[in-house]
Amino acid sequence: MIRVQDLTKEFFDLKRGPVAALNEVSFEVKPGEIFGLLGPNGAGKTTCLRILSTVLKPTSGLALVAGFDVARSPESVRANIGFMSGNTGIYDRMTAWEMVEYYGRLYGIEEEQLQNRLHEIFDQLQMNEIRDLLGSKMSTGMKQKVSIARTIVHDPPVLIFDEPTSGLDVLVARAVLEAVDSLRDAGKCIIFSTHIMREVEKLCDRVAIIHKGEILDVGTVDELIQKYVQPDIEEVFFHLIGSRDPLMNAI
Ligand SMILES: Nc1ncnc2c1ncn2[C@@H]1O[C@H](COP(=O)(O)OP(=O)(O)OP(=O)(O)O)[C@@H](O)[C@H]1O
Repeated sequence: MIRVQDLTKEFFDLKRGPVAALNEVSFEVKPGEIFGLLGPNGAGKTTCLRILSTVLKPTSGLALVAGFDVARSPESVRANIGFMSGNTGIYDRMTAWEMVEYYGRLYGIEEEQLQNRLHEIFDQLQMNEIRDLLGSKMSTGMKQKVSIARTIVHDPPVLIFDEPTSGLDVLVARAVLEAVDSLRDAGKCIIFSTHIMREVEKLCDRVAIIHKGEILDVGTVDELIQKYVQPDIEEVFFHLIGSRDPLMNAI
């Protein structure tokens, strides 16, 4: 459902010169799978997800989403994905229902079908209590639910979550993770970036550890723990990154 092959992205930074944000990255994600991208700040996670969501063009390499090439068929890719980050904005003067409805209309969903879909989503995400609440009156948790709802309103097969729990308290973060988990159970192909180890352990079927634009290894949490003989994914992470970056060992 997602296939990334030798994906490379170079930026030109005035201070640093050419920066390889992604360097020949390859992985695949299947339907019904949550694939984690685990890496520190600046690892290249957001760059990778921006390419998959067609916001950025790759310098070289291939990225296919639902069978469509991100560089050649960006519109078809956009029709097949939902993208959510931790800081998606919510309109103060629209209710939860109006906001999700508005996004549904932007996607061109036919009216009767849209109303049915809205009922389905509000039930699924247990949002009926906040249906008529204005954005300005919502708690952070409510806003995150609305963000998820609008991400999935067009029922895309592929979902991209870029650090969706950043800045959230544990209760809200938990609700977001539960929603992502239920979307996996519904057969969605999910890519989930984070730097929070616990989220990877709880949620991801497989994880790629990414550092300085390169994937250091990919596998299930258990596979990686066994392969590197470490007690948990956090230690695997430091082991892999420390072996590439001697400064990490000095911290
Ligand atoms: N538009 C840009 N111009 C120049 N450099 C950029 C640009 N966007 C990203 N970079 C650089 O590319 C590298 C990867 O950044 P990216 O934002 O993808 O990392 P990340 O893993 O998402 O980190 P974070 O968790 O901080 O968001 C960093 O060195 C970053 O400074």
